[in-house]
Amino acid sequence: MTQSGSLLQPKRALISVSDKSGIVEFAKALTDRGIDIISTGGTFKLLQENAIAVTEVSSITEFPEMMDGRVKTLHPKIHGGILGRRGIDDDVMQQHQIDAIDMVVVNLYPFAATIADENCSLANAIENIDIGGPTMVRSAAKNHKDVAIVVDSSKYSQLIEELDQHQGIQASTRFELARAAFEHTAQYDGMIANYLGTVPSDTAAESTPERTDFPTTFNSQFLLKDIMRYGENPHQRAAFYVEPGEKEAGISTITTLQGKALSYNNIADTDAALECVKCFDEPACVIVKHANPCGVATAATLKEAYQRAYSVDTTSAFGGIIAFNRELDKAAAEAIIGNQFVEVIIAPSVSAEAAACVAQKPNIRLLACGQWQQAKPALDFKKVNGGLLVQDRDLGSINAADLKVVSQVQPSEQQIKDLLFAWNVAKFVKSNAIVYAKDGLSTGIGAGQMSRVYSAIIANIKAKDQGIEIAGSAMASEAFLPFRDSLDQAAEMGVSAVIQPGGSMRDDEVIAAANEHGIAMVFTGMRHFRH
Ligand SMILES: NC(=O)c1ncn([C@@H]2O[C@H](COP(=O)(O)O)[C@@H](O)[C@H]2O)c1NC=O
Repeated sequence: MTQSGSLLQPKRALISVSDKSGIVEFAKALTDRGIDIISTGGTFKLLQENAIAVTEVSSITEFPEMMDGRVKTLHPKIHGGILGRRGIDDDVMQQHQIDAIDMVVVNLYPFAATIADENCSLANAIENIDIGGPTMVRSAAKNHKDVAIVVDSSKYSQLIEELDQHQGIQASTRFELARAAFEHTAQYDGMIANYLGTVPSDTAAESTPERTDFPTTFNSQFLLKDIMRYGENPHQRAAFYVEPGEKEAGISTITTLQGKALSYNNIADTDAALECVKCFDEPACVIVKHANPCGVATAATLKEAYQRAYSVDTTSAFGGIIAFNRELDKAAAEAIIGNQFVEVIIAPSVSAEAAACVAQKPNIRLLACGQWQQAKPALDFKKVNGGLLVQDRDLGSINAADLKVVSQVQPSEQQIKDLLFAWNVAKFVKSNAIVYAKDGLSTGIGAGQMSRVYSAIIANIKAKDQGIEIAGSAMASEAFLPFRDSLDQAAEMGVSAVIQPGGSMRDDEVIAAANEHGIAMVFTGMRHFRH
């Protein structure tokens, strides 16, 4: 495809749409500008009912639409009219009495909506695979030098404006429309392949398939949101793509209110901070460095939550990412700005006063992502060399009722709160994760060690270095304690309660150690490895 070519002054448009919203107004606007319209059955009928001059496709092909709509536009008079190269194929078009079609307006059978019905039979799904539509879309997109292809009703008004402003459709617009058209058919075919890839081969046409979880090929489309200066390291190129459609408020929905462009690492770290802070109901602050929380706190106000989160690891917080779960207010913004170097601040929204305060440091990236609702099930991906690992997003969560007390000592109400707080933090710490917490504050975090006991040792060292009293804290381990060593470490630090999944071969040994130390221990029955 090239962008060369002149202004297109369309004389004839073919309109064939399943979703007919806005089509009457658009068709009328086209006829008002002297453009003839041809249409398929249902679209023809609607336009005619609305007193729009329109010719039925079947009167051009001289074939009726047949086979329940399977064949309507699949005819040389249509595809020749779209694909014929003006200036090259004129003679052959004339010889076969093929009139040029300069604009194609198509949207496709609603395959996504059809298969969203869990009772949809295989036959019904197959019948909702559009064939003639994508064929016209591809023909018109290929011949965008001479044809404008419209697959998105949100473009209708823009095209009318362009026709009025330029007395035609510019080559660059036709190129953009063609690109969008191929992206659209790629997404449509990907969706069909994903569906069929989950249907067992022996499914009877009239039955509802027992679909498998994962298709035989994995077809997905992401939209380019940003190109970064570099990737994880300066010698790596990088870009940020987001899922199409309605998205849960998060890193993909951010509005940048101020600051330098986000880097690859900023995006990854901000995602980690935001997803962690979403776990808390009370006003909360999470400070992240290198994808791990280094300070997490809840409090009555965001300012206090920030100050508490900062206090537990002032060294790591330098140049960190700070996330909040409430609108960023002036007091919290002031507390940060006067206190530390920060790369990114993110919150669901930002008050005008807070924005004015952060504006004193124009390099800080200030982001608003919108208010989130309940997290939706989705898939997570991880690229490995030559492959892609796909799994359910980790939406596992527990509450007090899910906890199984396995020690002789019963945890107090306050200890249960501390345990759940520590557990919520541990879920977002790279494995092996050990988190100490007390009164809505992470008092020590040990992350990413190859043996669990070293994560515990690191959490202890960091707490000591910050002068934080661990005694009386709860401890969370995101996966089971394989040996009693981490528990012995915790006991030495004065930890009074432990939360862990349980399920080790040596659970009895670990429970015995808890009882020996007088520690209350609960099992979650759920693990949160994070690599
Ligand atoms: N079979 C064909 O030749 C054909 N040509 C166009 N269509 C589709 O028919 C629909 C419009 O039909 P109608 O105008 O009859 O409501 C559009 O979604 C269009 O993509 C076709 N249908 C399916 O393949």
